[in-house]
Amino acid sequence: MYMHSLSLSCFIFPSFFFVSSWMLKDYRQKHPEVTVLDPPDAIQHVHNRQSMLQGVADLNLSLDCYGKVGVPKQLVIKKDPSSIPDAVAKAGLCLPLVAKPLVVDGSAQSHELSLAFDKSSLSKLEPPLVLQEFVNHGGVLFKVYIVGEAIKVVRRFSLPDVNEQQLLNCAGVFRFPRVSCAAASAEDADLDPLIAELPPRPLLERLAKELRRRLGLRLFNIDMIREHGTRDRFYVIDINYFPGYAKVPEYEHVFTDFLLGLVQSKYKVAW
Ligand SMILES: Nc1ncnc2c1ncn2[C@@H]1O[C@H](COP(=O)(O)OP(=O)(O)OP(=O)(O)O)[C@@H](O)[C@H]1O
Ligand SMILES: [Mg+2]
Repeated sequence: MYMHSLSLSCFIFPSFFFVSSWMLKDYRQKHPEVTVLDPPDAIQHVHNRQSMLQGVADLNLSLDCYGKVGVPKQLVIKKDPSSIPDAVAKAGLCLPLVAKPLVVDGSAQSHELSLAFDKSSLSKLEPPLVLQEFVNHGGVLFKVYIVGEAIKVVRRFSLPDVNEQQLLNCAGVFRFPRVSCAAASAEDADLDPLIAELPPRPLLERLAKELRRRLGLRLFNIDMIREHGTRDRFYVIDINYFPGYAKVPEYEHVFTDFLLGLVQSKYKVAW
């Protein structure tokens, strides 16, 4: 995303529009008045499900009284589906596993996920993919939207928990469509307070601050879940660049404040 600082006109390129670092450098030399909000290389980093969560894993965030944030145990499979059952056993991953296409390229297929319940069916999956342990989280997900220094959180319904009985009785691979498109807002739902309680603000502020720095991005969102039965064990399962902010309450104000702050050179980057 690029911003012209004098007229406050914004050019928003779709995140999959190809802009190389070289093209951007050239453009910036010709138009020094333009501010680059987020560089393409950094955006590219979150299009790969392995590298997108690396910053969270490295951070290993733990704040006394507020909780811990990690990523579910995961494994990358580049090719050869027949090797998956052994690779999973070797890595010590527990079933059920969520299988996600390795690269998020904007296509519907890159958001087609599967839930694998038994070891033998793992070889039916199609690499390249990331296999992630499914973490029970009470069917509620927190979408944490970051716009510069502002943070907004909304609750959404998510996949339901998988219990021991289901795990014993289910076999095979279940494909599920793009959950975020189908998931309803859980803001007004009558939920168990332990499930509904938002992640503590200080934890989110620290996480957002670190990820802004580590990812080198200012406009992104984090999908976060709380392990069911715990109060303070959180997992980041997904990071999206320039998500649909229209679902964020008062996003118009958040965005205008962010852009105005940029115009006042508060956030101007020398790139
Ligand atoms: N490790 C996990 N444990 C539990 N549930 C998970 C896990 N990973 C994904 N899910 C569920 O699957 C949904 C989609 O996962 P994810 O966000 O990683 O995929 P996506 O293709 O980027 O989808 P979207 O665009 O819908 O966010 C999540 O909202 C959540 O309900
Ligand atoms: Mg997601």
